Amino acid sequence: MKIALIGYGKMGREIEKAALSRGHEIVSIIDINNQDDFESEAFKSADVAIEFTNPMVAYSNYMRAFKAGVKLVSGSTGWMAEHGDEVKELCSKGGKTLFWSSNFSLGVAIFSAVNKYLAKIMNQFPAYDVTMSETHHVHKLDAPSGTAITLAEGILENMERKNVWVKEEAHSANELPIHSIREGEVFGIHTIRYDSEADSISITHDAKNRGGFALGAVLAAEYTATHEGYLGMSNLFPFLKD
Ligand SMILES: NC(=O)C1=CN([C@@H]2O[C@H](COP(=O)(O)OP(=O)(O)OC[C@H]3O[C@@H](n4cnc5c(N)ncnc54)[C@H](OP(=O)(O)O)[C@@H]3O)[C@@H](O)[C@H]2O)C=CC1
Ligand SMILES: O=C(O)C1=N[C@H](C(=O)O)C[C@H](O)C1
Repeated sequence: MKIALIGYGKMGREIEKAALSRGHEIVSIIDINNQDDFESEAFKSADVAIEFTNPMVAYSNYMRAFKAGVKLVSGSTGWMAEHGDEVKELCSKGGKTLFWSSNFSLGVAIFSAVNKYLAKIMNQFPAYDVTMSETHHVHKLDAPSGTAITLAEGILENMERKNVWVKEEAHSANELPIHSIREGEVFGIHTIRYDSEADSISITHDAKNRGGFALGAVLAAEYTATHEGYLGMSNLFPFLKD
């Protein structure tokens, strides 16, 4: 498969390795310095472009790739609150294709399913309160992490006594607080903790490197080459739907 990369930073380079190891060809690499290449024949020849940049530029990259007629996989976080509805509509009704996930690692796909299941159980046990924490490297631009927001949404969908996530401190019982820590070169740790007077139950996902995110993004690109619309991990792994 022909893959274009948009963003050639920590993730772009890791994805290049994963794509080559699965027999794919990298036909174009667009970074901040060669934005004209969105119009190049090399970019347009890609079956799928994989975009990992930052919260401020992801949306404009999507528009440029859509204009060039290239399907997209993106892991950029922090853009969804502002542009999510518009981008989803462009994909569901406007004929564009984007596979987006806040976290492409297979471990987080599993963790996310466990998170929803645990929230469903805890819905029956009001003695437990729930909090979340996420730790990432100091270069990260957004907080809370995209993964933390997705995990929080999974809890809110399944637990009646919580209806909104908040940054850091909860001020009322219906709020789910997410604590963000920025430390060294941490790849990404997410912990969900249920606490009662008697005991606590915690689940944690701890990324050991960026290889898992990159492999998941390449698997998503392989899926996207033959599918259309707004796609996510629950398309790749239908067990995540509940
Ligand atoms: N979904 C997932 O599984 C994961 C998501 N992420 C997310 O992916 C994003 C990227 O992470 P990471 O690779 O670590 O970040 P980096 O900062 O290492 O890489 C981003 C790259 O994008 C470049 N860039 C900036 N502006 C543009 C532009 N307009 N067009 C093309 N390239 C541009 C940057 O160049 P320069 O440095 O010169 O500005 C940099 O090389 C973040 O939003 C992060 O949260 C990260 C890991 C996993
Ligand atoms: O910026 C990162 O590094 C990561 N970002 C994603 C997020 O915001 O959840 C995924 C992963 O945790 C690494």
